Amino acid sequence: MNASRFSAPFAAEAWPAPAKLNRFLHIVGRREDGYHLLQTLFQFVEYGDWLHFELRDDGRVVRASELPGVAVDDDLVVRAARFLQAQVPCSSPGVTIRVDKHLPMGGGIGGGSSDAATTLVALNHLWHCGLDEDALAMLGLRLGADVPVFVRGRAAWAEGVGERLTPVDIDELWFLVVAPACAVPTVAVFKDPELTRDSAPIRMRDFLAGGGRNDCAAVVYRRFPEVAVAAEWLAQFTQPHLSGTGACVFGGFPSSAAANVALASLPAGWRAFVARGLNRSPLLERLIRG
Ligand SMILES: C[C@@](CO)(OP(=O)(O)O)[C@H](O)COP(=O)(O)OP(=O)(O)OC[C@H]1O[C@@H](n2ccc(N)nc2=O)[C@H](O)[C@@H]1O
Ligand SMILES: Nc1ncnc2c1ncn2[C@@H]1O[C@H](COP(=O)(O)OP(=O)(O)O)[C@@H](O)[C@H]1O
Repeated sequence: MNASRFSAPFAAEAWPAPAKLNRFLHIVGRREDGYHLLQTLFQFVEYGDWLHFELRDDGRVVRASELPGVAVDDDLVVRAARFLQAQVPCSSPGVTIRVDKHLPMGGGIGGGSSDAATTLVALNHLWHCGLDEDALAMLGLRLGADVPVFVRGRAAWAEGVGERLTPVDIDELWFLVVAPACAVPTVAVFKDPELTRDSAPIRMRDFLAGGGRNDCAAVVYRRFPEVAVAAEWLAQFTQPHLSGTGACVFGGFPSSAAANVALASLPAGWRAFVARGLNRSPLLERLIRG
């Protein structure tokens, strides 16, 4: 899983879609429509998918890469592009989109949401739509709860269903992220009767003092034993955390070297990567470059 390091020599025109980690995740209540109210801290990592956009003048949105198990019309990059198209009053521009997919699907590290956000930000620029960050984030929220944080590109303390964002600056540790060979459907975790749904709200200072856990972990470890095994393995080196609703588990290290020592003893056949935590998404640097 090393080909997607953002330091790799990718084509200058490619757009990054980084992964995110939930440094903690508490469920503090439930909305009337059944959606869960969260407190979480999103941080990006220097690792992710790469997207390529080729403009076309026939108004069509075409997907040039396959995504196993995801039909074209369901692909979040296609949905994001069509969604933006529908907002733009000018003549209908088209695009061919190719995704170099590296992030595991259903991994809890936001691959689909990040791809969607990068599509919104890149096409807003390439199609000269002129939407500002707030408008793009609002569009993004209609595609998924995690899309706004990727659009805004700043590590954030999040509340609500993840849309109430306050930018933060936290330690940019090195992380070892282990991707168990299973996808965890978010909906299955949120439907589980044993899920903790009444955590007391915490403050940023509580997290900084070592507080915060992932309320989904017990349910995920019970229903997906591969995830529990990965967390136990990681615990030999550092405290393991579940990201989002899984399946990925991660641990922080003070240096790249320390994280790579752990990576070197990864059991055969497991997938994992080492990457630095980032408070600013590489998508923002790419946008500035134009
Ligand atoms: C909980 C997080 C934390 O990052 O998990 P991950 O997806 O990253 O693992 C996300 O906010 C997930 O957001 P996202 O992945 O966009 O979830 P969606 O597809 O919108 O939700 C799938 C289903 O999960 C339930 N759901 C989702 C989010 C939420 N705050 N409460 C819920 O109850 C709803 O039943 C919804 O229909
Ligand atoms: N471009 C995309 N990349 C990844 N998943 C996508 C994409 N488009 C649609 N999906 C769907 O969204 C689901 C969740 O994807 P993903 O964001 O990778 O996981 P998570 O929300 O657990 O971080 C996938 O299982 C897949 O069915």
